[in-house]
Amino acid sequence: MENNKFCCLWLPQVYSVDNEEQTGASLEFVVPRDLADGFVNNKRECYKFRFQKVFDQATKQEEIFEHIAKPVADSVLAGYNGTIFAYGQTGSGKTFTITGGAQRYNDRGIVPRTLSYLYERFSQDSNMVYTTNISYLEIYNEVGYDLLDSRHEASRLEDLPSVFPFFCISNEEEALNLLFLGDTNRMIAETPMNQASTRSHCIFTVHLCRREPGSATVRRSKLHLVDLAGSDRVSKTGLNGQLLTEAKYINLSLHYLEQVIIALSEKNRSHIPYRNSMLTSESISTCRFAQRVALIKNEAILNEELDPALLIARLKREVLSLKEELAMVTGEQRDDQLTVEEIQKLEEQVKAFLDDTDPDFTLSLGPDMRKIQYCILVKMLKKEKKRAQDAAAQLTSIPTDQRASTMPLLKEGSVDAASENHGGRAAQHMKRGTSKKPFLSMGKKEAFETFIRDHKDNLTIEDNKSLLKQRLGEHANSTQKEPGILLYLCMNLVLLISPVSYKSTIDHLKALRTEMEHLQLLLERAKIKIHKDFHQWAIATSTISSSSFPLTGDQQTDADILAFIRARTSSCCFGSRDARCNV
Ligand SMILES: Nc1ncnc2c1ncn2[C@@H]1O[C@H](COP(=O)(O)OP(=O)(O)OP(=O)(O)O)[C@@H](O)[C@H]1O
Repeated sequence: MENNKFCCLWLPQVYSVDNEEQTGASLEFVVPRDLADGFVNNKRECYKFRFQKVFDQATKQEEIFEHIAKPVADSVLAGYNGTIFAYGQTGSGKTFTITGGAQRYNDRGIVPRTLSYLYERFSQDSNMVYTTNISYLEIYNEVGYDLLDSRHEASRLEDLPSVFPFFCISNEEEALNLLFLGDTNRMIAETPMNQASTRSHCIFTVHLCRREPGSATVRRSKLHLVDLAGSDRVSKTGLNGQLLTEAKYINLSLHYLEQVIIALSEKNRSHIPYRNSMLTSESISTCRFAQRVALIKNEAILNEELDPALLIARLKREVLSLKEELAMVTGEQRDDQLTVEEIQKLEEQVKAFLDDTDPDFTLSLGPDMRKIQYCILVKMLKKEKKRAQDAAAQLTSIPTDQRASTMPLLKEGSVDAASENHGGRAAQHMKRGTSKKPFLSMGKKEAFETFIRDHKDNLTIEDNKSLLKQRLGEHANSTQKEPGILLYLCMNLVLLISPVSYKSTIDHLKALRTEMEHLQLLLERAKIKIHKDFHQWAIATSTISSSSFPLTGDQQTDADILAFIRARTSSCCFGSRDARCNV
């Protein structure tokens, strides 16, 4: 019982209460002198006791919990041990107060209410990790029993293990189930004063462990909720047989308790006599007992300790970190490679870092150059990702009609955001490919290439291109086969070639040239259309500025297009050996 906060419930029978006193409450008994004792009778008639508070029969269970149990539970939550025990005559209501009545929900006693309160507090305090265990011990005729053990085997008190077995509990319901299980195992008998008298002392203990996540410091505390067996006055209640034996044991053990209480309430007592003689009185004796309990000024100690396993792990981490710091400061090169676990951990750190949208979130690797080097590339990636995100955010914040004018700012890295706003097939294509991994630094050229890949005219262009190349090859072959033609073509001399051969070659070359020009025209038309489509899409999605496309809607005649082709293909000379298609 060392380091406990005590709270004693005294359950009175005949009394007068004054709860109005400023310093607390008082309870007074007036016992008339028995005239049968003779005229000279110095027996005391009036007994007055002072308490912090006295509760009468009308007091509700909830009030008892609020005034008695809640403050003790709060202390236990803070890391101090606490004990609440009910002491009193048989039938005075100890079990009702501690466990509760079975009739109504409101009759539930201190134990279920305290469990409920503790679990409510756990759920409110997300900064701490709480674990609870429960034990339920019965002491009957000086023999101890584990009420939660289905075998219910007896042990002598001396033989009870110093660490009593307890059950790990994860919620209120489990705790209540254990309480009910234990209650059904209790020793109950009918006595002259109580039909269902509990003939034993029962100690319901909540073992609490509290720690901050990751911290090696733990606070362990215990809350004992004790329902003592009723103190019977053997001579007056006429007990015999088994009940008498029980009463003797009960009184003996209650006396142990009283002796301990007296010793604890006296200052400078070096020895606490846990076992001595018997306690036999009733109400007035109970009051004396309760008042002694109130005198106890125990020094409550915070039960804080370091979890050895966590402490060792923390110290190991510290040693490693210090070694790394030392190596960094002294310039010592670590030539050992990062282990697979270290690399895996680094990758996890890097992933968390990249996934975090907060730009201020840092990647802390410690003073290990190997780790820093491993992650340098990742930092660059993060920077790039941030740049793209900023551009996208800037774009979405600008109204659509204003986007073209802000284009220069958004040319690079904005394709992903731009494609979000584009409803066409090309945009869908881009979105499919880029919605998860944004295009980084993707310029206009790259955007255009992506765009035409999905354009319906692209296939025609590719076909025409290869046809054109084929014709160019034929053209070159023809000129190579006939040197005269080459001469003609270069110097405009025909006399060196036989007329038949010359004519068929010239006809063939002319046909080729016409076909090539036609193909070139088709190609350029398709290209211009693609350019225009891309242009429109790019303007709409702010990928490029409007000045980069020369032809307007009016300039679409064949002559315009041909002029455009000529300008674009000034190095191309049909009929020349060096002719190349500038597609
Ligand atoms: N405040 C109360 N309101 C209603 N009923 C009560 C109250 N206190 C006690 N009782 C009833 O009185 C009877 C005796 O109470 P209880 O068994 O709690 O006494 P006890 O002090 O534990 O006795 P024992 O020492 O013999 O075990 C029970 O039937 C209980 O329901």
